[in-house]
Amino acid sequence: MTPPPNPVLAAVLSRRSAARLAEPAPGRDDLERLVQAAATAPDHGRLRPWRLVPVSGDERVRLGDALGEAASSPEQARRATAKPLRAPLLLSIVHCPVPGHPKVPGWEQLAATTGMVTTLSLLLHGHGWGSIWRTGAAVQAPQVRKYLGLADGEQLLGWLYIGTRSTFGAAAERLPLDTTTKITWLDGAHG
Ligand SMILES: Cc1cc2nc3c(=O)[nH]c(=O)nc-3n(C[C@H](O)[C@H](O)[C@H](O)COP(=O)(O)O)c2cc1C
Repeated sequence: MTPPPNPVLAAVLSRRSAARLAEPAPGRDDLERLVQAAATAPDHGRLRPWRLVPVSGDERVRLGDALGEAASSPEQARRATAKPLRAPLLLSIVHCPVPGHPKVPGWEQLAATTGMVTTLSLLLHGHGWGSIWRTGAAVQAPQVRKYLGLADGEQLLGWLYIGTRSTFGAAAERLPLDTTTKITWLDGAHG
């Protein structure tokens, strides 16, 4: 008998990052609800070592100015300035590790933050929104850190660009990946 369709599996398999995102983006209430849900991602010590800084509307122009100031050539500056305009909402992902935690080392805290972001992108997809996680050298630029108000010890992990999928520019087919080669069964059996 064919098992009933599983909505979680369907969401995982159908999610694709979207390079082009148009208006609208989720509103404040929608976003806060989805972040609340994403915050249930596995997190050793429930530290929630992250915070988010949404950038939308004209704020994107100011973020673009900071990215432009951080660029290393006029041509790069021109391109960097326009980057935030690729989506109506950019969620800046700020990792805020607890230093010297007695039980939860830094790498586990980073894993918790990235797990939350992945969960959020799936939830966004499940609610009909498109997104793509983008980074780049600018995450370390003092101009960008200053604009976003990052404190010492906080790490910018890039932005989740969020909006509505454009009808053009569909994602390429996923290449098949043989994940059996990624699993090492200790009883020596294969497949
Ligand atoms: C931490 C992180 C940073 C990323 N940074 C970029 C980036 O700067 N530019 C980019 O095009 N894709 C970036 N990606 C990859 C995309 O988010 C996306 O996963 C990739 O294009 C594959 O598409 P898919 O999610 O549909 O499989 C990043 C992914 C991760 C997890």
